[in-house]
This record gives sequence, structure tokens and C-alpha cells, in this order.
Amino acid sequence: MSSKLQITSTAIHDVLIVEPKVFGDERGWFTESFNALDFAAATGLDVQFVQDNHSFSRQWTLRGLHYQLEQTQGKLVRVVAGSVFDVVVDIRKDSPTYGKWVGVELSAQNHKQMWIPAKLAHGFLVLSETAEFLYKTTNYYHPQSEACLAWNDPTVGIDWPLPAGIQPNMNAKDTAGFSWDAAPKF
Ligand SMILES: Cc1cn([C@H]2C[C@H](O)[C@@H](COP(=O)(O)OP(=O)(O)O[C@H]3O[C@H](C)C(=O)[C@H](O)[C@H]3O)O2)c(=O)[nH]c1=O
Repeated sequence: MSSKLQITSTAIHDVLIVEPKVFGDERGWFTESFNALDFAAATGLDVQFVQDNHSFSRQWTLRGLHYQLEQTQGKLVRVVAGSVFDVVVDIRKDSPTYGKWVGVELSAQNHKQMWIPAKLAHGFLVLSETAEFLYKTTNYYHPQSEACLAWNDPTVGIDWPLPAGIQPNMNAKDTAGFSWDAAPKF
């Protein structure tokens, strides 16, 4: 166990919450948001990241639930401004947690990160007025094989923290996401 990283398991067996040590002082704080050696030591994983992504979203924006069928991407995700409810759905047919979902609040305040292995559907709902979402991926963007699982499929039953009467702010692609039954799986 790395002295600088706290790893917590989730209801999906290989989805991990990663919490880096935050060093506070009279000026503010410092943290190593990613350290390859510490990450490997704390998780036992050997992953190489090839792309960093950064998105800005307004409150109640919901992006997802996305995955790539080819060039599948492992993701290490975090929030640097505001807060989001980050969700992962297990779409691996041979997984003991197939069909299960996990949701965790990631925020600039809690410094929590989520490690999401490849072949999982991922999305998030913005809880704060705005949010900035950063993540590292283990493979490159491959739009031609992108798929989207519907955010509100009753079979998956994700319990999004949406206030009554509020509809999520989504693009057309995500609004037309596959139902659980129709969604391509691994
Ligand atoms: C993902 C991506 C997008 N783009 C371009 C394509 C579009 O012109 C524009 C917005 O793309 P999109 O609407 O797919 O962005 P998100 O809805 O934030 O997509 C992401 O949302 C969920 C939460 C994920 O986990 C995925 O990493 C990713 O699918 O950025 C790129 O140029 N490179 C990229 O890697």
C-alpha cells in the first residue's frame, strides 16, 4: 500500500477509488495527482496512459454513459472544480458484477479519483454550478467505435441524485443511448 495513495474497493470488483495524499500548509495545499510508481504499487496494476482529457460542464449536465468497443479505454478520472456524481456500469458478460453500477461523488474538495478498467460504461452528472473533469485514458479516442448506454435504463436502475422536476442537460447522442438489452456488451 503506497504511503501516498489510499485505495478503496467498490461494488464492481476492479473499479477503485483512489485518494492521493494532500499536503496542506499555511499557503494552501499540494498533491501529486498522479504518480506512476505509487499507482502501480498501490493498485498492483500495470497501466500506461496515453491521453489526458479535460471537460467543463454546467449544473445537471449528464455526459455518458460512454465506452469504446475497439481501442477500449481504462480511465483514471477526477474533478478539479465543482463536484460530479460519477457512474460506472459493468458491461462485461463474464464479470461477477455484470450489470451492476457504482456511483461516487468526485469533487475538487474531496480529491477523490476513480480507476475505471477498460470495457466499462462511464458517465457523470454535474452537481455543482459548473464542474471541470479531468481524466487519463489508456487508449486513444476512437469515435468510430463509440457506444452510449442510456443513463436511465430501468434494468440498470442508476439512482442519479437529480432533484425532482430537473431533467439532465444532455446532447442528442447521449439522449439516444442504447437500452441495456440493445447495448453492445463485452
Ligand atoms: C472524448 C473525446 C471527444 N473529442 C471531441 C469530439 C467532440 O467534438 C467533442 C465532445 O465529445 P463528446 O461529446 O464525446 O465528449 P463527452 O461527452 O465528454 O465524452 C466523454 O464522456 C464520458 C464521460 C467519457 O467517459 C468518455 O471519455 C467520453 O466519451 O470532443 C475528442 O476530440 N477526443 C476525445 O477523446
